[in-house]
Amino acid sequence: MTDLPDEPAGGDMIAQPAKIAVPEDVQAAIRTLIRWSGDDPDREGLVDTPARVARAWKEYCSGYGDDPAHHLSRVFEEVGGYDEIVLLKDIPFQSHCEHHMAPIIGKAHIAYLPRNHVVGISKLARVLNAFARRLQVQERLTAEVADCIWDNLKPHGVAVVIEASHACMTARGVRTAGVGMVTSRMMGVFRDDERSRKEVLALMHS
Ligand SMILES: Nc1nc2c(ncn2[C@@H]2O[C@H](COP(=O)(O)OP(=O)(O)OP(=O)(O)O)[C@@H](O)[C@H]2O)c(=O)[nH]1
Ligand SMILES: [Zn+2]
Repeated sequence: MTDLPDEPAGGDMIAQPAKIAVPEDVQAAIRTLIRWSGDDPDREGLVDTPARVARAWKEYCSGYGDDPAHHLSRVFEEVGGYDEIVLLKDIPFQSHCEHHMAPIIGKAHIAYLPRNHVVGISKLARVLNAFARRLQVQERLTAEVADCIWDNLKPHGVAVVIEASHACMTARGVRTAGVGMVTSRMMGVFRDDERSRKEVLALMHS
């Protein structure tokens, strides 16, 4: 098979990043898994697979090299006196469960009530990705995102709701297709004040 070119051939094609080298022992581990699954790692179609799988896992787990707090280090003080809820909703994400290393696919709603300053809105999605692109359980992912915003922005409140489907439940094991898991973490006013909690939940599901 011919590898795709690293550089765009022209037009608006997106350049492929340079491929990282994959250590021999990592490739050997994936060859063992292929053999154990019942296939022959030396057959033509599988020869390059161990290196591809390893690179794919580096990408799925790129959050280990991404400091979530760093994304919240730049704040904007002047926002015209805005002191209401800021919500980023329906943020798609992909993660992998730490029990089966199977995909967790879902969306997150992240809200906070600012105290004096706000953060660039894309940064909430970056914080989510930094935690999601690791081996996770959904409860910890939810708590880590909320705690990171709470600790770094020191807002009046944080609300994180995550809805996801777990391939370890749909593609294997109990095989219940269509089942979704919902987790939430409410902090500050969203935990202590019922009206604020209702308001943020209504916005998330509007
Ligand atoms: N609470 C929680 N459980 C998860 C998450 N992802 C996967 N799991 C569960 O982790 C559990 C692991 O249970 P085990 O009994 O050790 O593993 P298993 O024999 O493969 O279990 P089954 O999936 O029931 O076949 C399973 O019930 C999974 O559904 C998650 O994000 N949060
Ligand atoms: Zn799992």
